[in-house]
Amino acid sequence: MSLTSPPPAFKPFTLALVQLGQVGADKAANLKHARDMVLKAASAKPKPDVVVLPECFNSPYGHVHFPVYAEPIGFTPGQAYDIASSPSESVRTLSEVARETGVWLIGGSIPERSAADGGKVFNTATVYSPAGELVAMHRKVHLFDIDIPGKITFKESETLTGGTTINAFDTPFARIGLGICYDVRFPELAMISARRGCQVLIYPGAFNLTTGPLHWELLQRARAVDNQVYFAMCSPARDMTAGYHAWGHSLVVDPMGQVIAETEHDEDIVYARIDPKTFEEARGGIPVTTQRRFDVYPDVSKGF
Ligand SMILES: O=C(O)CCC(=O)C(=O)O
Repeated sequence: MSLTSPPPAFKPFTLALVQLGQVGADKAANLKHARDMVLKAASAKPKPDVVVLPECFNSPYGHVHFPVYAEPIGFTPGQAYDIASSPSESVRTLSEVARETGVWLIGGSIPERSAADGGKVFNTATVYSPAGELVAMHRKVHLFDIDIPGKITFKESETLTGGTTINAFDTPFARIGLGICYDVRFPELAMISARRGCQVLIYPGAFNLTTGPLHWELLQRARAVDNQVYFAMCSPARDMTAGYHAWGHSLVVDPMGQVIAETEHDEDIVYARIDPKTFEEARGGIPVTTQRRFDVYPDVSKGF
C-alpha cells in the first residue's frame, strides 16, 4: 500500500486495546500471555476488527534489555514475506494468533535487530492481517531520550536506532497510521499520516508516572483534534516490581477530541466503536482541513 494512493472508504469498526500485564524476563511466557490476551480480546461480542498490543510487550522495557531480546525480522514493505520461515518467534506467534482469531493485529512493539542495517536494533511494531500476513511495520522514529532530574532519565539511544519511515496500512474499513510512544510528541508524524489519508492513528506506547499524568491524554487529544482523526495508544499495565513503571490508561480519542474509551492502570482490555460519522461531522463542522494557509506556511506532508 502506498501512502499516496487514495485511502479506503472509512467504515465503522471495533477496536480493542490490550493493556497487557505480566511482562517479565521470560520471553516465551510474555509471548504466551500476549497470545492468550489476544484470544480473550477477540472472543468479545461484537468481535473486534482490530486488536492492539502495547509497546515492548515481549521484553522488559529498558535500553539494557533491547539488544538481549532483539530478534531479526527481515521484512521489507511491499515484498513477499514467508511467515513460516520468519526468524522471529514473536512474528510467528503474532501471525498465528491473528489468523486464528481473524482480526487485524497491531503487534505492539518488539526489539528488532536488522542485519540489513549493520545489526542495529530498532523498536519495531508489526501488523498482521486476519489471514496472518505481515502487512506493515513501523520502527519508532523518535527515540525516548529524556532527563527530568530527580524524576526520570531514560536513553533509548544507548542501544536503539531511530526508524526513518512513516508507515500506515489499509484495511477494508480504514487507513490506519502507525507510531510508537514518544513519536506522539512530534506533531509532524501524525499530521503527515493524516494528510496522506489515515482516518485512524494507533500508537503502542508506555508512558511513565512522571509524564503520564501530565501528557499521555493531552498529547493524544491534541493529535486527534489537530488532525481530526481517531487516535489511540495502548500501554502495558503498571507493574511496580518492574524496572519501568508504565502509566497504563490505554485510551481512544475521537476526532472531536473526546476520550471514548479508557482503562485504569491494571491489566485490562478496552473496546471502542470507531464511527466515521464523528469523523465526518468534525471535518464538516470545523473545516480546518480546507482552511489551511499553505500560502503562509508550508505543507509538511509534501515535498519529500
Ligand atoms: O514521552 C514520554 O513522556 C514517554 C515516552 C516513552 O515512554 C517511550 O517513548 O517509550
